[in-house]
Amino acid sequence: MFHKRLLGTLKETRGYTAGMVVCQWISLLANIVFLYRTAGIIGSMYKKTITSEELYSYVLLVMVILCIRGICTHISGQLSNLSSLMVKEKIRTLIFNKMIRIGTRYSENKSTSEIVQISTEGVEQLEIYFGNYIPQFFYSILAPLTLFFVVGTMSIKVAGILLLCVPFIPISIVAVQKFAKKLLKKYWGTYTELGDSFLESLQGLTTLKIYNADERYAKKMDKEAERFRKVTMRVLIMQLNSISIMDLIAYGGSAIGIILSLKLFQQNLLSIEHCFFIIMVSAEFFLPLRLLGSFFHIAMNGNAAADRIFAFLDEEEAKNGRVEADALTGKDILIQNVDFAYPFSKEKEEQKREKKQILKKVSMKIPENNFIAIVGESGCGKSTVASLLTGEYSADKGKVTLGGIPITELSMQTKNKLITRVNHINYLFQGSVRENLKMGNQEASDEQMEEILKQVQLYSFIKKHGGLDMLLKENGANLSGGQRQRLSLAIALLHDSDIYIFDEATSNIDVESENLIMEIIIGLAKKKTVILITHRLFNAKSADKIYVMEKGKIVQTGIENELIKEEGIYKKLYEQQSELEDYRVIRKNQVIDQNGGSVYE
Ligand SMILES: Nc1ncnc2c1ncn2[C@@H]1O[C@H](COP(=O)(O)OP(=O)(O)OP(=O)(O)O)[C@@H](O)[C@H]1O
Repeated sequence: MFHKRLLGTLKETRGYTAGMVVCQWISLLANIVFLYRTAGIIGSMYKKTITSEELYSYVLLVMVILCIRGICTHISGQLSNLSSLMVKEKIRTLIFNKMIRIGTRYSENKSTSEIVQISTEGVEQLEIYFGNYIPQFFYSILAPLTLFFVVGTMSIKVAGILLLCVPFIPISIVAVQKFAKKLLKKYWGTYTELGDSFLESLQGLTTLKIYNADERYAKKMDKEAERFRKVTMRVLIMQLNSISIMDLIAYGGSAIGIILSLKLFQQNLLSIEHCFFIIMVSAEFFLPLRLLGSFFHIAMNGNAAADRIFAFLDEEEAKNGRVEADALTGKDILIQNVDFAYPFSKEKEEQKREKKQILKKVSMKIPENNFIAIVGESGCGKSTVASLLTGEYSADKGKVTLGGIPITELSMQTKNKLITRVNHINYLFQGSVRENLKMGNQEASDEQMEEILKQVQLYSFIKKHGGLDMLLKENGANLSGGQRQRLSLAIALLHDSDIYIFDEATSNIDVESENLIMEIIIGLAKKKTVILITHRLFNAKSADKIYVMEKGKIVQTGIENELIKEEGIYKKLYEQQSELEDYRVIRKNQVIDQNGGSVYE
């Protein structure tokens, strides 16, 4: 009935829960007094002994009770809000921090839409769990017991029978629990599947249109939506049936109580006041548990959501230590005999699939302020080396150290400060150019930002469109591919770290932007450690050392002049790419001639 781990994680809500239960209980006591007095008044009216003082004091009592109940409801509502707020804040913070720690690895086992769903609707489900279900659970134990003692003073027989009927409601709840759990797991699974398809189709709409595949995808989504509709209907039917059973027990039980008290009254074993009181109060025995039953279905949904949230929180993340930058002895990077395989997702592990070895006995020495290039054919493991250097993944065997300290022992802040990785897709945020540039350095002045924009030859374009206040659309959609990449480079340059990893940073952009970015990278390599990962050998030619990779191994090492002389993969790739390079040089010269000196401005 409870999600132990969830309750343990949110211990702080206990005070609020206790407060809500106390408020509900005071409210119940007030109600008992009210019903007791009402029964007294009815009794007096029946006996025709009622006086105006009795009536006045009754009216006064009703007003006081209404006030007490009003105050209790208000406080309980406030506590419920506070508890929900705390739950939402804590769980969303946990998810957010996990996202930060897990970094780009978040998509390994979870889709983007699933993470969005668990952190939005998933967390909303927990709001009801803590704000209503948990307090109601305790209240529904307390209320029948309280009523048992009160009614017991009038007729122990009626009180006992009413109390005996009460457990049938939780029994019916437990009976559906197993089935509900299974069904809700399926419900959430179908829901996230539908969310995934929707998000994917939305993101890939242009591609779907180009290949006329939109109709096929629409049909696929239709099928998924239908599956979701069916499972939702099953959930609703299950909830409705379970609520009907609880209603039957609740109203049947109170009917038994009423009939019994009427019989006792007939036999003169119960006074008229007590008989009326029991008639009015008998439903109260069951109503709290009946309400708990309704909350239970929401709580089961919360349980299923909590399972998903915790599964995400348990995902393996990059190892981060506590060592700070001042403990480093220099900034040399050493990769020694590293073996690495990507971890499989839990489901896949259950299928006992073998891990695929990606890096085999990889060793590199990257001295401080050197320009190193890693080249090789697609899929040979270049980016994987970059992921080990940033500490995103850790080696299965061997060592990766920076300044003598294993990368995994450095704190996340130190790694982020010392190493900047620029990929071919760096995200630009909706907002001004200034806000985006400030990601690189919060303290950067407008002059510094403009200077960097000049370096990446974006200044005149951005100036024409509002300067640093120019607004960017989501992921810089109002910039060209080359402009986006040059702006990403500007952000990276502002970060001013000691080590730069450019991972195919010039892929999929125009030749002119590529040449400019390469010029900047080569300039940067004079004062920083630069690791250039590229499939284009031309860009690596001025590197101090080139590592050539093939199928996860380093197969050649040296500078360009040495490598083109060796028989090997480098020479083969070099010959394949030379023809293309000649064409690029001609094209670049043509553009510069047209623009009178500059490629862009
Ligand atoms: N997150 C991941 N999970 C599982 N396998 C992965 C993951 N990332 C990459 N791989 C696999 O690891 C191998 C090496 O990938 P990697 O990205 O390091 O190659 P690369 O040399 O950088 O390729 P490219 O030049 O095309 O970017 C590939 O076979 C790829 O399928």
